[in-house]
Amino acid sequence: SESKTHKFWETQPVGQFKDIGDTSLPEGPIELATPLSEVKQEPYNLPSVYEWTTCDMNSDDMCSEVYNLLKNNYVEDDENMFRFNYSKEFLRWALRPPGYYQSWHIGVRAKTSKKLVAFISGIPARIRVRDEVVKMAEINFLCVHKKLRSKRLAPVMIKEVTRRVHLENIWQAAYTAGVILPTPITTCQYWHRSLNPKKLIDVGFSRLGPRMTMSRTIKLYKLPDTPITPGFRKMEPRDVPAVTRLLRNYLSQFGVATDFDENDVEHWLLPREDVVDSYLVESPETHDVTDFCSFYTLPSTILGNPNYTTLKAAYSYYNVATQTSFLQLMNDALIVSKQKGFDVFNALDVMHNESFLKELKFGPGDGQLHYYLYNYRLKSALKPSELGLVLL
Ligand SMILES: CCCCCCCCCCCCCC(=O)CSCCNC(=O)CCNC(=O)[C@H](O)C(C)(C)COP(=O)(O)OP(=O)(O)OC[C@H]1O[C@@H](n2cnc3c(N)ncnc32)[C@H](O)[C@@H]1OP(=O)(O)O
Ligand SMILES: CN(C)Cc1n[nH]c2ccc(-c3ccc(F)cc3OCCn3ccnc3)cc12
Repeated sequence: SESKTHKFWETQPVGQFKDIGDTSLPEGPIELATPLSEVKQEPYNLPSVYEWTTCDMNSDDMCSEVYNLLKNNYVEDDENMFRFNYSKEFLRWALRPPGYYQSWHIGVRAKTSKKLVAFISGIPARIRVRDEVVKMAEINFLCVHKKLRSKRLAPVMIKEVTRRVHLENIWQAAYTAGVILPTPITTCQYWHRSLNPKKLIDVGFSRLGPRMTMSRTIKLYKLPDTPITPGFRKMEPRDVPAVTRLLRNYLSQFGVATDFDENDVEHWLLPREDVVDSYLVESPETHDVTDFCSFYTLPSTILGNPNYTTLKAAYSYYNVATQTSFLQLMNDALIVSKQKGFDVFNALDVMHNESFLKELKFGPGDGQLHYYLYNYRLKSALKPSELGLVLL
């Protein structure tokens, strides 16, 4: 895509492919903030048959509309075998963190049918880039109905969310995508650990290895019934201060990372059934919280399989090991996710994840996830192991 022209992205304050390697360009904001009076006050023009709508995710009907649009039109894997099926509860969690703006939950309706045909969202986040903590918008859930693709709707939606973020005096954003755009700050690989190998093979997610039988494969991925680390337990509200300390200390080593405070940890990391699970190790001797692991629930619809409809996937979120070996901590995460009925445990090679992937029998996925910053230049790209940011 470096050779591809990017008619929209070439107009945007993002790292351009032509600038890669130009170390004379300073690190930091690409465009200066403008006075709020100079931000476009009215929404961008849509084609005449469409209208903007703001999605109130507190409304069950509205949340259902967003859920169904994404369920039928959101991200598929490269072989179009699976499509993400974020649940309604997950979307409410993902879109309403502390300080969220409902105006950043942007839909597009067809004027006649009133059907929701597109969506894009932003949430506020404090992201540290090297030594600077920057107020940003995290942009996610960009989706245009399959029937309205390749009509240049996405650039209008991106400009509109940008305009609404500017109105709140925020000038940077972070986002990820499976596609290459100008210009990734890092490119991550994703890995999968089979928990229910028989189902994964039956649906075509995995293939039986060479010289492997099904029973040999099931045995290969077998896990104990219960976690093995003494003091391993679910996180509770009383743990928020200790987990915040543990997490802030761990994330301080990465070039780009979320700047979590206790309010953020309470929202993003306290367990929510079928949305996010988090566990910690409380030392039986000292009662200190020494380790932490978490994963979120993101099923995928299985497309075109007569026997199965849903792939139950857990995604590694934030994990910190200070006393327990990282391998043992993550193996306990696999054990509890298997016990909860997940078919597969997914992880990116970000932070220190690479150290457990091969050892814990993860296999490489068939695609990549690219990370981007909007209106913020990095002098040089990061390695995935220098990234402390997981977007949902
Ligand atoms: C200061 C605040 C700033 C806030 C804003 C920050 C920026 C936020 C940016 C958004 C971050 C979202 C993050 C996120 O949600 C996580 S990535 C998941 C995105 N969603 C999906 O993949 C769902 C299925 N696909 C679709 O719904 C459509 O294909 C979409 C809507 C993706 C594109 O609709 P379409 O009908 O297929 O295409 P046109 O309308 O004709 O438009 C073509 C133009 O769109 C560019 N494009 C394609 N995919 C993109 C993607 N994933 N990000 C950014 N740009 C993307 C493409 O390069 C081309 O531009 P170019 O000609 O320059 O190359
Ligand atoms: C991050 N967030 C923005 C959603 C998102 N958008 N685009 C993506 C491309 C890959 C991954 C991803 C991230 C981690 C992972 F372990 C597996 C993944 O995709 C597997 C392929 N797949 C796609 C749909 N169903 C299965 C997420 C995303």
